[in-house]
Amino acid sequence: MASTDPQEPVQIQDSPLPKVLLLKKPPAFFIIGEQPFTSTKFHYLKAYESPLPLDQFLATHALSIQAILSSAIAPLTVDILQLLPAVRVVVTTSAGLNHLDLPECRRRGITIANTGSIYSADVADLAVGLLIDVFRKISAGNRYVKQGLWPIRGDYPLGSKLAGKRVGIVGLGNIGYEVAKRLEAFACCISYNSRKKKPFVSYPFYENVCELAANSDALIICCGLTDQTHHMINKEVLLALGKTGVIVNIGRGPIIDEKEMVRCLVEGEIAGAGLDVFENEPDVPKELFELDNVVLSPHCAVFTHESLKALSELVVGNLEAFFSNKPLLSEYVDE
Ligand SMILES: O=CC(=O)O
Repeated sequence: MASTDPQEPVQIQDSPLPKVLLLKKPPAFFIIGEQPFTSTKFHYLKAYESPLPLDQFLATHALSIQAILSSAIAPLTVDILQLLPAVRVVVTTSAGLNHLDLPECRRRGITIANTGSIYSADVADLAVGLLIDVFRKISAGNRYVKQGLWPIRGDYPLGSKLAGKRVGIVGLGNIGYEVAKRLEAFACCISYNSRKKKPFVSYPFYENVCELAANSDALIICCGLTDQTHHMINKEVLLALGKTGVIVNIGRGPIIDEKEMVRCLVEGEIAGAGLDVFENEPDVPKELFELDNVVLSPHCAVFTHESLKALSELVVGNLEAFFSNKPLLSEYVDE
């Protein structure tokens, strides 16, 4: 009997249930509750447990794989998709879709189910947390106290007030909007840059990200990674943000030209950064470790106990809907 649990070993013999391909082993923390991600309506086919090379494994099962459970750690490339002509749906566990070849999926008529808004509140909380941490030096102060420096060096340097700050949000989708709502409650002045002006908000819109930076005390990167947004935050944007400006990134590392950002931080061209994502994860530029005005977290903005429970329900709901010929719960629609 093949496994219906994404962490349990799979047996290669056939099951009467439809197959959902898993290319890479999910992180252990995906195991929450009793039987997360499981269903009696389909079973998981775990490519990573097969002794066969991936292309042979996929060729063996090619005609029976109609669905893929995909994640940011397992890019779904043209090379893989062309080995799987029967695939009709890709359900992804990530908010970002940059690991999927979207044009190729579109060309093949593959429908994508994303994570909808299940992560938005958690990611927004972390973005605001990073911003407050940088302005008010929470992590740096924590180190100061724990290292016993307070009695020796005395009072800690002043931080900056959050209220009244001009915050520029890059990408006003679900997550960006949640960030904006939170920061409005902190009396910040919100403006934004997006592919298109959003009719449902009255925040000032900047078509040009450099102009947004020049008119902001902090930039929060909330957009997805695409060919258009790769290194969108470059030297020009960072210099426009300026010596008192702070950058927060909870989108994807490569949206910022990381080398330039590190240089700007080291040379004091910008005031600080709160970063959950990096260009070459899990490698983080060592220069950042030395800087008290930089707060780092290990790409964990989406993950809470609650968001993973919601993810498990959504993933199973989408896959069951697909195999029952019902509408997906969270179909991705490119705007
Ligand atoms: O970064 C995490 C995600 O895109 O879900």
